[in-house]
Amino acid sequence: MATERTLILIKPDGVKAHHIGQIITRIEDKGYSIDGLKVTMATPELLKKHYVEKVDKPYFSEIEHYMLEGPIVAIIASGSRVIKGIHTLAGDTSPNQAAPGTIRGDFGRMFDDGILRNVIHSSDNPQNAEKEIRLWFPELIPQP
Ligand SMILES: Nc1ncnc2c1ncn2[C@@H]1O[C@@H]2COP(=O)(O)O[C@H]2[C@H]1O
Repeated sequence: MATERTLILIKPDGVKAHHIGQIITRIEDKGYSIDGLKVTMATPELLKKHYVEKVDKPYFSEIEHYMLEGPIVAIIASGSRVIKGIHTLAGDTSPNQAAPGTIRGDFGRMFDDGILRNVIHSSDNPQNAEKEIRLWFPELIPQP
């Protein structure tokens, strides 16, 4: 199996709760390499491209509100089967369904405002991984 890359975002709730170090440790402990890492802020334009399959969902405005709440840590990780591997480490989408031992199960919290905050994003297939890496790390694209 060839080495894959994936895009991981530690979302504003994960950054605010000081889980950056523990999440990176879990990624590295699993044997994946960190090939890119930065603290950044989303923009509405970037989110519309990143969540292009979600822009028509009724909850898209909640995603936008959430993802603009504060800094995000963007990570490129690589390794054998890293896309599936990070999904497994992340756990189920909702923090109250994610299993203990997963990032969302351990660090995810339910919030009184009803917005689904789930600590981390990771790409779901190789095509989206490359698209998302280009969106969050445009400086890595070779200039003509
Ligand atoms: N029912 C939902 N309500 C609100 N947000 C959702 C719902 N389902 C999925 N999402 C969000 O959509 C996102 C899709 O990719 P993420 O892994 O970043 O995390 C997901 C959640 O943040």
